[in-house]
Amino acid sequence: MANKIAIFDSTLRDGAQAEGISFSVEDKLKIVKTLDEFGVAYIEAGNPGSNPKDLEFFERVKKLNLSNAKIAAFGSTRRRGISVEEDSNVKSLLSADTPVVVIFGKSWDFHVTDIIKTSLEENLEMIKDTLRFFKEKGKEVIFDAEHFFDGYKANPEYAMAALSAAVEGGADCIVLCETNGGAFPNEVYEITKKVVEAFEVPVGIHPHNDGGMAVANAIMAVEAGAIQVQGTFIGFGERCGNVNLSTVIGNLQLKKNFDCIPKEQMCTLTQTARRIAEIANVSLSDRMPYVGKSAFAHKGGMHIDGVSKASHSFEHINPELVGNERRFLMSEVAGRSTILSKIQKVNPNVTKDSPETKEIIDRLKELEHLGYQFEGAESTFELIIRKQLGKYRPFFELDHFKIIGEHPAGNEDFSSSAMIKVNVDGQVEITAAEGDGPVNALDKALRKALEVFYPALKEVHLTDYKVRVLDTKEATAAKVRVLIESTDGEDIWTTVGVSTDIIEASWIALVDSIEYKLIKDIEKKFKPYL
Ligand SMILES: CC(=O)SCCNC(=O)CCNC(=O)[C@H](O)C(C)(C)COP(=O)(O)OP(=O)(O)OC[C@H]1O[C@@H](n2cnc3c(N)ncnc32)[C@H](O)[C@@H]1OP(=O)(O)O
Ligand SMILES: CC(=O)C(=O)O
Repeated sequence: MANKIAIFDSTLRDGAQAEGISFSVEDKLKIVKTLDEFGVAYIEAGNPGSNPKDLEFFERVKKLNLSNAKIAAFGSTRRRGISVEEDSNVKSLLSADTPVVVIFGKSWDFHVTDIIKTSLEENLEMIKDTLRFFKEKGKEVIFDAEHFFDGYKANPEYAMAALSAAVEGGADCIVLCETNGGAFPNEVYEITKKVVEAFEVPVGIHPHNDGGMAVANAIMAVEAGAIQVQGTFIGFGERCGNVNLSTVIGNLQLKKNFDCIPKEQMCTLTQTARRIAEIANVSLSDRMPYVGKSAFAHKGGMHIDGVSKASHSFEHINPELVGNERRFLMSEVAGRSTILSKIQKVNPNVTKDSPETKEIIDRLKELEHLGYQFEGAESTFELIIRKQLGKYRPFFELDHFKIIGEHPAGNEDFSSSAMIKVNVDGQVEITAAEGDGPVNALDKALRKALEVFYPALKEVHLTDYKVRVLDTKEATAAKVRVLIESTDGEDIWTTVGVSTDIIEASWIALVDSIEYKLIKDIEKKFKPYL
């Protein structure tokens, strides 16, 4: 069995057929560079016969100096009833001037007679002479046999005849497309094996995910002898998507010992997936195998205890192998092992059996019951630990604040204003600020007042503000949870507040954000704080 698998990425072609995806030429060029650096063998970059954007892209991509990937252009066999030379799609494909051309053609008899409406014989001629045309032009030619598995199940002789026509036309690789995405792994294995045994040219697989089987189908085709896997890096594509290559690469390279990409690139798998998601403007599912944010996030107390003792107790691989990271999540299902490292950051002498550890975990569970969630708000949790361990003193006292909202806004930029009075070590400061909402106004007024005493707060600004209604049955009397993300240009931290009043919940999270920043700065300079 071959040990080398050619990874063929179609994010820019089949991926662009996904609902909600549209790439600019610049996006496409960035994705090409990302995939090339990562080390895929082929990048199917578009349909030159489809739109002017793809034509412009193919002009510009020629100027990139790629190290690993070959660029492929994609298009169909010639249309029925005309010669290859007359076919406008063929002409566009040629003008794309790529080293590799992928021609898709029909291998299911029903599609030939009922969709492209031609004779079974003519379809074979269309395949053969389109491929021969591109071979004569010196191209590497890949034949994508559309609906191969459904076609084989309906009429195996005809499906095999379509492949034979491609081989006669000079195909360098015949790719079996699981176009409708409904086949099962055992079918894919058996049919692929028959093809591998019948032909000498290399065989590839192109699975879709309509039945949730795409990764399994790709792996089974490889087990049966396929040496090329076509998919999209993070799985998006027509309907439910194409096979997710980041999962396929993880499985084949780390579990089955196939060479898919250069070994040293494996630790950039996560970074590559996240970069592609960012360029495509989609959010990568947290639960995506290998590369998702939660792929190595442990929440159950017993799991965290197990992983702390031996990482493979609840991890299928070491996350570092794919550039991901292990995370322990704070929650009501945590145990003492979960929080110990956080506690020891504040006081290294506390152990798993210290009474303080139990007190802190009880407080955590009590607060989660009230609606707090610390998974995404570890800075507030650190402040709770400090309070429980007596390693905390307030940086200011609030006398009062007042917020005025205007509707309709008198001023185009600001719809609210806030006045605040605070006391720092007996010194009183009163300030006011305007904002484009009550929380924004309150945040500005608070920081303006405190900057007098703590100038480092000038560097801080909020980068995210999320509100979640916790008890929807209670309508406007429901509790809300506010999550605030802050940055000082160096670090990012998140804090949380819960109340039935959105201003109160925001205030709690704002105060935590400021106190966390001030403690962080003190610890950096004079370690430890208190
Ligand atoms: C499984 C896959 O993913 S295959 C790729 C699918 N991708 C796309 O369709 C995206 C790019 N497509 C496009 O931009 C357009 O469909 C174009 C420019 C290629 C063609 O547009 P149009 O000429 O307006 O045709 P339209 O899309 O309406 O219909 C498809 C035509 O292609 C023909 N066709 C479809 N597959 C094949 C094939 N393998 N070989 C030859 N002709 C084919 C159909 O018979 C139909 O022609 P007809 O109307 O004469 O019967
Ligand atoms: C060619 C292709 O994209 C498919 O058959 O799914």
